[in-house]
Amino acid sequence: MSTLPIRYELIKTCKQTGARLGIVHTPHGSFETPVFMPVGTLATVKTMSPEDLKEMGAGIILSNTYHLWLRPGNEIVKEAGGLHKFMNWDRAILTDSGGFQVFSLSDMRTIEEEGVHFRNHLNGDKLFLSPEKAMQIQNDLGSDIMMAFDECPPYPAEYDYMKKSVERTSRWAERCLKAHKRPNEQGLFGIIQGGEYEELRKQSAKDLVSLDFPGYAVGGLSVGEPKDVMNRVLEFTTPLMPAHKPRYLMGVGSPDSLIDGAIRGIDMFDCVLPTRIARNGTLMTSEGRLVVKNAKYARDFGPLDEHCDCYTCRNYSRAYIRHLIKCDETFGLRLTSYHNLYFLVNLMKNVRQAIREDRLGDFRDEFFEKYGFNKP
Ligand SMILES: CNc1nc2c(CC[C@H]3O[C@@H](OC)[C@H](OC)[C@@H]3O)c3nc(N)[nH]c(=O)c3cc2[nH]1
Ligand SMILES: [Zn+2]
Repeated sequence: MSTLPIRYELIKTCKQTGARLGIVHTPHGSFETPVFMPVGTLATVKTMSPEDLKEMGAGIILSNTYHLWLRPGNEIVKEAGGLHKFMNWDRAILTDSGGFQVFSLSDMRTIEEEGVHFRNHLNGDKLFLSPEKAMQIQNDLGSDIMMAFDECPPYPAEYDYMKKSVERTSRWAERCLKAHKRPNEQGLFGIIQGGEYEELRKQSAKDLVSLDFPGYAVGGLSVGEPKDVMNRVLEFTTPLMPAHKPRYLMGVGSPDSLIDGAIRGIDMFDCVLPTRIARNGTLMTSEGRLVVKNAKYARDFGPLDEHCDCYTCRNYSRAYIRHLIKCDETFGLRLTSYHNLYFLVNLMKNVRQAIREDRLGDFRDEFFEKYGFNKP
């Protein structure tokens, strides 16, 4: 059952790499792909206002079912008129289903066919999350793109465990579709699992594609596996995903992974990395990572990155930002978060331009060389 609200439009394919330039249309506007989606787990992209996010060109942000279920509670967000109203964001929102948090946040959990029993990571209360519950919460949040409730298995995982997990995640996906209350207003993406096992990725993709979701995600990656494992899994998984629907790689990531993921056919990416490292003063720049607290920047009155035209780089110096971060000044967090988010949003703008010019492979080599990924 394919739902109306999400439509993928393929604009062109890069002749040099096979990467694709597209547009995803949602009830809250459209955005070009490949795209980096800022993560706003608790209904805010930390220290950023909606105006900041629009100014940097973000067309879609993420929020999270598990976190918002616990605080402030999906009922309160529903009473506010949904997440868009609650956080004053009128562009697209994607909510993750909570599956990942259950495995990453709580060590006390049991997975059953019905769902997952675990403890609230804030107060230890017993909780239960199921496909139906995850769909109810996302329905209350009113996100444009919902994610099916899945198990994101640890890396590495035994083949037999992974096979059972994939089969249960497929049964959960079917239950999500059945529990989908407003398929004409909210899209629902299926999440392909299977770890590093090609046979299991094929089985997961076959199960989910037969359910005709409006979009698909590659789950179970960016969980500690080496980069070459991620790239190998993408090489045999993305071709299994329908070419006329969006492809979302969950939890990724670093600049090199975004470029390598786009080359392997991924359209959408999300990661907490840029805002998380910004808060301790680690910046992504065109010459690689920069740790602004380093003493050598105490009298450096130039911008974080002279090739960056973001608000932070146009108005403030490394010395000033170093001072703010060392003094734990909140304004310092805003300046570093803004720059890191802008860096990735802008990187994907350059990736889309390279696809238009059929030169994403050349772009990758130039970027890797400057950023220092090729260096030993
Ligand atoms: C980082 N690596 C990684 N993230 C992942 C996430 C999102 C984490 C979600 O949690 C919040 O970030 C902490 C974000 O929520 C807004 C994100 O979407 C995943 N979500 C699901 N449902 N299934 C997966 O297989 C999965 C794999 C991941 N690998
Ligand atoms: Zn900047």
